[in-house]
Amino acid sequence: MTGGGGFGGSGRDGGGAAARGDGENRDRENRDRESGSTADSFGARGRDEQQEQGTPGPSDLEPRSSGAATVRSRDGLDARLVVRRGAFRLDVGLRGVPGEVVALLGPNGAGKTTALRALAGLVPLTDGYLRLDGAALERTPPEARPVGVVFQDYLLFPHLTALDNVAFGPRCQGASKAEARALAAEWLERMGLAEHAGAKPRRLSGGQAQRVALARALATSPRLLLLDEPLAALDARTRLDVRAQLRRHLADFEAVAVLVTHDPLDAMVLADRLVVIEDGRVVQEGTPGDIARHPRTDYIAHLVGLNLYQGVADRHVVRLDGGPAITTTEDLTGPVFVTFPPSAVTLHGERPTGVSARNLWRCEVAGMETRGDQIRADLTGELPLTADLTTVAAAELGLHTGAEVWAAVKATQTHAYPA
Ligand SMILES: Nc1ncnc2c1ncn2[C@@H]1O[C@H](COP(=O)(O)OP(=O)(O)OP(=O)(O)O)[C@@H](O)[C@H]1O
Repeated sequence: MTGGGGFGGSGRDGGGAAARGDGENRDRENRDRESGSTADSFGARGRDEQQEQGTPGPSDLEPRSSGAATVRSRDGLDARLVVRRGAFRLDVGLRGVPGEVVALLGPNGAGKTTALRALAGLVPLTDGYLRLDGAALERTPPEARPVGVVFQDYLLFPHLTALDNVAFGPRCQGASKAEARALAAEWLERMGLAEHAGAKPRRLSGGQAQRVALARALATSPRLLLLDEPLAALDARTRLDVRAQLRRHLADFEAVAVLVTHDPLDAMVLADRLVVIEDGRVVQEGTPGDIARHPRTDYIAHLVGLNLYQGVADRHVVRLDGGPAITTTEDLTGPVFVTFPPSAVTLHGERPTGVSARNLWRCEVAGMETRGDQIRADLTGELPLTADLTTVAAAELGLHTGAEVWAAVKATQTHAYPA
């Protein structure tokens, strides 16, 4: 099981399901309707109706409607970022159309920040290319790129007022002092910060400073907005407010935004499309809803709270790589993934008789934790899995670490899809 970022789930890989897959085309809306609760909440943000799914091919970049504007084929971001940093090698393809918010999600050290820094021009490309609205930017110095950056720790100029921090970019772009200040005042007003215009950064709260940083980035009318963990430095309450505000501002933003985050909640609330990076490579991309329903790596399964296995299907039976079989309702052949949520697992002290579950495995409790009124149990044995049960059920079973149990899952609660 790989580490994850607090979405509250735990995925399992009974069969070494560390496959690498690209995005696939998806009939997302239908699946949104049929999805389970975890997937539902992962996909439940208003913006995702806006975008089609999967890795955009050339046809996705043909004229399309994005708000009022018609998007030309050369508009937006088109990049392949190859960066070598010591032993680490990043090699990711990234595309975004104007109005789209793309979140780069991945575990520590995956290369998200390196990708963002490469887009900003702060680290050079070892190979690949970077085009923005059709213009090649690989050799353009950072200050000359039409790119706005918001870092997690704001990086406001401490000696300048909020107004002058925001006016700085337009000034650098050639606006007169009066013009730049007027524009900055407009942005601060839009961010609800008009009364803090004269404040130096040290007088601002974390949430206010972050909004000034966003105003500063947007005041230059960037064609690419980069947000590096923009909410990470905020406390939980402020984070909630700033996330909601950021979502509104991103919805109004007409160019491409790329957001780096560890936090799947930020990603799903703010982004139209997720690009999941592991070990310098894109392992999956798609809308939050798609990714939640069809995780293809342990890391993603963990984020979205599903048990994930890989095996070979022969009609309704999936034989796991090096493990037992799982009966599913889907009729498939060949390599597949199988998922089921922890809530689909029922635990029994004795081998159950007369239950309709065809998936029954002998397991041992490896660990337990309380989650609200539920107990989450990590099980090892025939099939490693995570199960949720009520505190009452756990007490009745006398569940404890080391206890031997039978775990059952109905075929109808599983979901198989091609690997
Ligand atoms: N200046 C550097 N020199 C050499 N290697 C570096 C440098 N900066 C980062 N790396 C390595 O590059 C890899 C990717 O780091 P990066 O910061 O891009 O990952 P990340 O996904 O943003 O991680 P995190 O979420 O922890 O910030 C890591 O293995 C890191 O050790």
